[in-house]
Amino acid sequence: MAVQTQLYAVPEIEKKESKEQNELENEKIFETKSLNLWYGETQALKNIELEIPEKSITAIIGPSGCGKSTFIKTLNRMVELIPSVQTKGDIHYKGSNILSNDYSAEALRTDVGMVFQKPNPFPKSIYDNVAYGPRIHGIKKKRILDEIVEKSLRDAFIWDEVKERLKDNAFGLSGGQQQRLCIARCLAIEPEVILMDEPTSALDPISTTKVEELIQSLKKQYSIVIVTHNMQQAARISDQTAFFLNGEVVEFGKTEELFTEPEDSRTMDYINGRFG
Ligand SMILES: Nc1ncnc2c1ncn2[C@@H]1O[C@H](COP(=O)(O)OP(=O)(O)OP(=O)(O)O)[C@@H](O)[C@H]1O
Repeated sequence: MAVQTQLYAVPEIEKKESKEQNELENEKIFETKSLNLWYGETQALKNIELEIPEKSITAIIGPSGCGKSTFIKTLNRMVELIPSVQTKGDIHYKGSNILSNDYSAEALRTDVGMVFQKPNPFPKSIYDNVAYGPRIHGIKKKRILDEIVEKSLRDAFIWDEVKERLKDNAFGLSGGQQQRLCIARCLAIEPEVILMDEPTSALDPISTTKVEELIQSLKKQYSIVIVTHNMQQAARISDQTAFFLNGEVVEFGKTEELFTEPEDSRTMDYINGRFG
């Protein structure tokens, strides 16, 4: 059956000759092995085997309830805060199994930051939102905090909009500005990985574009895993995409290939809007 191509704005790429050349190129930052997860009796993740490359954008797509959010919340062990959760298997982060008993969840969450669907600034000033994490990590000197706050806000593409109002309450910002502030807050603790759970789904199109541009600029320095319902967004900004269905990974590969020449008929049906 002919694949319905170019539904999504996939950048032009040179056709590569062999499958080997198409392997994901960057070093892996996460590797999951036989990862299974249950909420009580309900199994939400089934034998997930994924290698997530560093300094690139990995999109997680799939229909509602397929386990996307659960999966990314395993990567910083946030999911274990839910009492009924039981996890089996391994998740290697830079070579260490983060599911082993002696791995510190606190240290992990410093390295692996998270941005949520709804912007969630603290009820504090713009400055104090960004300085919050560094202060918790013991940084007290105003000059150093000032530097961190400015750099984080610049890197989050929001400095020019807020530099004159750093003492104002963050709730006075627009939704899109609040989301970029939350990203700045995440950058201030110098993570290696940023997990994003539908970070633009509550935003208008202009704010969405700004956040997408920001995400793309961040991949030079950070490894990003983004859950999105928006397939155009996955096609526009990600380097590789995993398609989840009923708690399983159906297909994982380079984004342009997954969206133009999917190997599995279920991926093709999903990206062509036949279900989900
Ligand atoms: N706290 C919880 N307690 C019990 N079951 C849960 C809990 N959170 C999620 N689930 C179940 O686990 C499965 C996967 O849910 P998850 O939220 O990871 O899916 P999702 O793909 O992110 O969905 P959506 O796109 O709608 O956000 C679903 O069956 C869901 O009902």
